[in-house]
Amino acid sequence: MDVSEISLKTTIFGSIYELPILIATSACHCLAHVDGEVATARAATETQCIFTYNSTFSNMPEEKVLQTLGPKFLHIYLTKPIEILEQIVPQADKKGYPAIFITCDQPHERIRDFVLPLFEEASKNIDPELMKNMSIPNLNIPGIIVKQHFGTGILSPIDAELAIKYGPNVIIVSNHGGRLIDTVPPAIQCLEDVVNAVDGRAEVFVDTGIRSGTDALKALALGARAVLIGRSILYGLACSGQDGVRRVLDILKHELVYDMACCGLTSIDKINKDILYKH
Ligand SMILES: Cc1cc2nc3c(=O)[nH]c(=O)nc-3n(C[C@H](O)[C@H](O)[C@H](O)COP(=O)(O)O)c2cc1C
Repeated sequence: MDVSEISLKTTIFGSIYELPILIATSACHCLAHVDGEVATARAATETQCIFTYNSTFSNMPEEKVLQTLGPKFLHIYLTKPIEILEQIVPQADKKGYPAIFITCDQPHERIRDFVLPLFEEASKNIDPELMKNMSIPNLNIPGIIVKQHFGTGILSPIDAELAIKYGPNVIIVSNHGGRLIDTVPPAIQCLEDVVNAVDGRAEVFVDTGIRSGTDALKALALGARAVLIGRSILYGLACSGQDGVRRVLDILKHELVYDMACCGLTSIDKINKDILYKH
């Protein structure tokens, strides 16, 4: 098998992207680095990775982030009042976001043992109206990606079935980085059941615990269309800003290419369950 040329190109709801790795939404990148979301978005551009802009919890003006090149998705919460969403959602397309991620697993303000003073400081710049989330007023907005997390039990096939009724293009199997409820199962363990339940009616992505190209390959083999990376991006950002994020993404890409070569796979669409060891 000639594996000298390996392509990471993939199709996500009909559009071709350079790789099946996205940057997961996360709050306040300025806590990791002074250049915040702009640094992350620039690194995404350099590595041809999709950046997800967190419209609720970002201190970086959106205009600055949008000045960076490269594909971007918009992340929203189902914030109250609904008027806020009615402003944000129709604008998304005009601003060049081909898709919107909706977090559905946080229907209540989080219980935190403590809030770091730094986070409290950063939160001061965030619109309090936006922070008054999060009931679920209306999921039935066409062309929307519904981000599914485990907090509401969404990792189960039953909830995947329920989510499908709202017509999402993509369901994201995720336990929100384990940040909402303790003792939730790893997303990767829930992935296959959700993929089977969805049965091609939406694309399925996965996040939480994807730390290497090998993790990404296993997720793709289990039926995920793409993977999202949360904390590793923030660690790279904290270490050395844009360069750090680019390094993280480069490592993930190299590992994925290497592993695909070892498995005799030259393109993403050739990845399948046969490469996995069966117990
Ligand atoms: C510091 C931090 C902030 C986050 N903020 C959000 C958020 O505002 N909305 C959301 O839907 N998910 C948020 N997430 C969850 C990520 O989108 C993602 O599900 C998770 O980080 C993926 O797991 P990983 O960190 O193991 O890669 C956050 C995660 C982290 C680590």
